[in-house]
Amino acid sequence: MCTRLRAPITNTCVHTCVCPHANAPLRDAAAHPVPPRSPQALCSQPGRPKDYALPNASWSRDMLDLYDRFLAMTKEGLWKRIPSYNNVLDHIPESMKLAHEKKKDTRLFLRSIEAEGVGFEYVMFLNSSEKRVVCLFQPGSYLEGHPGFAHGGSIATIIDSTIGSCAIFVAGRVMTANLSINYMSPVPLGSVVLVDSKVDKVEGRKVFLSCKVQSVDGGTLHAEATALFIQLDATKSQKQQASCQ
Ligand SMILES: CCCCCCCCCCCC(=O)SCCNC(=O)CCNC(=O)[C@H](O)C(C)(C)COP(=O)(O)OP(=O)(O)OC[C@H]1O[C@@H](n2cnc3c(N)ncnc32)[C@H](O)[C@@H]1OP(=O)(O)O
Repeated sequence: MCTRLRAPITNTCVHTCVCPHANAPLRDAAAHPVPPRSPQALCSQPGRPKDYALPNASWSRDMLDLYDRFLAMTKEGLWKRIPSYNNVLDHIPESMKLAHEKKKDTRLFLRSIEAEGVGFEYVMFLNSSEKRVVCLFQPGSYLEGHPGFAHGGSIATIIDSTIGSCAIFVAGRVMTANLSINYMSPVPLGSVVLVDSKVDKVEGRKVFLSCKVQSVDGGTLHAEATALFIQLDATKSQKQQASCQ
C-alpha cells in the first residue's frame, strides 16, 4: 500500500508523508466544498466521555481533507484513529491503572482549553505494524509565541504527546526521559502540520523514537525531534504510590 501523501498544490507524492490514494485526484477547494458531516460523525458515543479527536467547526479545509484521507486508510485496516479525552485516565485501560490513580478534576494539558479552534486542535492515527503515530495538528490563536506563529513550547507539547502515544502503544506505560527538538521553520497559527513519529528501537525499558513536523504539502520541514521514553518499572511505581498516599 502506498504510504505517501500527495501535495495538494503540485499533485506530486511527498516521500515522508502518508497517502491513502496516490492516484486519486485531489479535491479542488473551490469546486468541491467540504461536505457537512452527519451528527453521528460529529458526536461522541453516548455514555463515553467526549472524544475531542473528531472534526469540529474550527477545522480548516486542510485539516478536514487530511482527516478524511486518514479515515479512509483506517477502513483498509492498517491505521486506527486514536480517540482523545480531556482526562488522561480515560485513555488508560483499567488493568493498567495504578492503585492511586483515581479520576479527579484534572485535565490533559492539550485539552485544557474547551473553546474550539483556539488551542490544540489535533487528531492522531496509529499504524501498529509500522510502530508509527501521525498527528494532524492545527495550532490555535491561544498558542501564540512569536507574533502569528505557534509557541515553541506548544510544538514541543504536540511532539511529546505524539511520540509519547507512539511509545505507549509499543511499550505500555512510559515517561519522557529526554526530548531533543530542532526548530527549522516557524508554524503559522491556524495552519495544519503533520507530526509523524516512529519507534526506532527498544532496548530493555528504553524506547527510542524520532519525529518530523512538516507542512501538509511536505514542502516545509518545521521541526525534527528525537526522544527517549522509559518504560515504568512496576516496583518503583509501587514505591512512588506509597509516597504519594
Ligand atoms: C494514547 C493516548 C495517551 C494520551 C496521553 C498523552 C501522552 C502524553 C505523553 C506526555 C509525556 C510526559 O510529558 S511525561 C512528563 C515528563 N517526564 C517526566 O516527568 C519524567 C521524570 N523522570 C522520571 O520520572 C524518571 O527519570 C524515569 C521514569 C524517566 C526513569 O526513571 P527510572 O524508572 O528510575 O529509570 P532509571 O533506572 O533511572 O533508568 C532506566 C534506564 O534509562 C536510562 N535513562 C534514564 N533517564 C535517561 C536520560 N534522561 N537520558 C539517557 N538515559 C536515561 C538509565 O541510564 C537506565 O539505563 P540502563 O542502565 O538500563 O542502560
